[in-house]
Amino acid sequence: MLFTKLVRQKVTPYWEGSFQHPFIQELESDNLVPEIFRYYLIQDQYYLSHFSRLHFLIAQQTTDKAVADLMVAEAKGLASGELAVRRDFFKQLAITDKEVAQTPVAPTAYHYVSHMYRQLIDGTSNTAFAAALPCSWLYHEIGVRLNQHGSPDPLYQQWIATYADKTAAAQLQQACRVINRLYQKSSVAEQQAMVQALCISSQLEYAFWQMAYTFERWPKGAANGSPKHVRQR
Ligand SMILES: Cc1ncc(CN)c(N)n1
Repeated sequence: MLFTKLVRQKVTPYWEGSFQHPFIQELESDNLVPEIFRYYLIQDQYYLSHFSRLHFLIAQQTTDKAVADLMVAEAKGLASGELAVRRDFFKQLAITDKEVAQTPVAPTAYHYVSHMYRQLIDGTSNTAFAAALPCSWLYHEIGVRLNQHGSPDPLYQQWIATYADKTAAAQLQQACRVINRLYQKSSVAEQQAMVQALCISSQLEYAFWQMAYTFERWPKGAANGSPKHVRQR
């Protein structure tokens, strides 16, 4: 079975969770509290800057020219596309460099970025590629779904349109073609690691909405007196 067909089935619960998450639902209905969107954008700035760097690192590590070319093209596309749109959002929402620098990276953003870098050490350039794929793929599916109705808020609609874009679709198709070829010629162990890397990223994509929605912060330990340690099942 094609890698993309196999993993698309496996990630369905997490992606459905993303489609149904209040962050996404409220972004579409224009009920998303601006502070939540701001927090998302600030955390996502951290994510995207590392995501861009990861592409260059994969390009350095791979021995496959098509992968290297794709990674460099995607990193350049990110700079001229999504990151440029984000600069505009920051301006519109008056998010300053100082505010970004003073906002601690939330645990989930840190976890997600660390997971992707980890692939380059513990895994291979193929597993790193697999870990990176939900980024463009899930967001494109979200963009296409939400673009059917659109959001009444021009800012949210601009966010949606970025991912529903035809260029994003073409680049995604190319990435899927390349990764399917890599998967076919990988060992069984590497194939399993590729599937696992993509599934973990999909769970972290889902967790990313919740991170923003709850203004997730690091635990404070005993900083405010005795911490409560409650066992959860
Ligand atoms: C966490 C996350 N995942 C994906 C994307 C879409 N490039 C994003 N901006 N942020």
